[in-house]
Amino acid sequence: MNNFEKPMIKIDHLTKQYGNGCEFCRDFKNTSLQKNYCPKCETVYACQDISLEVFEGEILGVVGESGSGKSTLLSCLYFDQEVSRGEAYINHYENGNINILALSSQKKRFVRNHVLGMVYQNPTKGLKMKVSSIGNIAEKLIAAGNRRVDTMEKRGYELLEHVNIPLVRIKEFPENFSGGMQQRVQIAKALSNNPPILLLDEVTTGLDLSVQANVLDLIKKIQRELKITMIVVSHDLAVIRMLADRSIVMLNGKIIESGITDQILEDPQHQYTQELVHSLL
Ligand SMILES: Nc1ncnc2c1ncn2[C@@H]1O[C@H](COP(=O)(O)OP(=O)(O)OP(=O)(O)O)[C@@H](O)[C@H]1O
Repeated sequence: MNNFEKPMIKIDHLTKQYGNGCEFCRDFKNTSLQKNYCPKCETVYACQDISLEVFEGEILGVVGESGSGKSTLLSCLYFDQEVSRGEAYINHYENGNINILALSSQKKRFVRNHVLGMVYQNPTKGLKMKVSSIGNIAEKLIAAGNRRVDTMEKRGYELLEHVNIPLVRIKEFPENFSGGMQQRVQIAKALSNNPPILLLDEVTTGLDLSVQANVLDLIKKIQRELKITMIVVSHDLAVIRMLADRSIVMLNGKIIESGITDQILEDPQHQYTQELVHSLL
């Protein structure tokens, strides 16, 4: 990476709050909220003033305890939720000159269908459980404007083979699959329209260790072969260590530490990060 490279994703001051805020908490920079909520009006600041950059082909890890705002960050970027404030730019959309968070619904749909892929912790959010695996992929391809059945079928076969779903089972409903297989189908679906950016939210949480390793290997293989830019969210530092080049650590909706993952692991600066790293040893 050279210093003059334009980031693939640039997020500026992203804030997501639940509640209107009050005089006490409205400018949270000038107050000292201990947690992510205001004790006076109970507004929750799920993400507070998040700014970050991700470069092409890089995997950025987002780590932090439950409730620190990791999923909210991804869901705002994928338009599952509206932000309260802040901007995001993606190099593959209008050369990174337009704030995607302020687009019309139609343009947001375009970005979702052509630029972003999302893999959720819960496969029921990313997959239709009563539609075959190949049907799930076709659905995403149709949303992206594909109409040719033979091309979609070929792409579906390719992708499901790539994520190691036995071809004899691709017409089965994902509800019949194990958790690991469901995650692999979800990954195939997210990749179906060749998105340059993949967002992964706790994709190995709840899986057995050996299945987790399998899914993590798959993500690494995809990154190596397809050079997709990724943001990987996990509460598990071991997952982040395995996948991410650079990482941010979140606590109470804020970024408290960021840098090269190995450096964070070797020399954590914030007390919370030190505790997190210590728990890995
Ligand atoms: N609809 C909502 N209304 C109020 N607060 C919410 C809502 N959704 C999320 N929150 C709060 O926002 C904060 C951030 O939640 P988020 O799910 O992003 O955290 P997380 O780090 O992803 O944790 P987890 O891994 O447990 O999902 C939490 O305090 C959560 O309780």
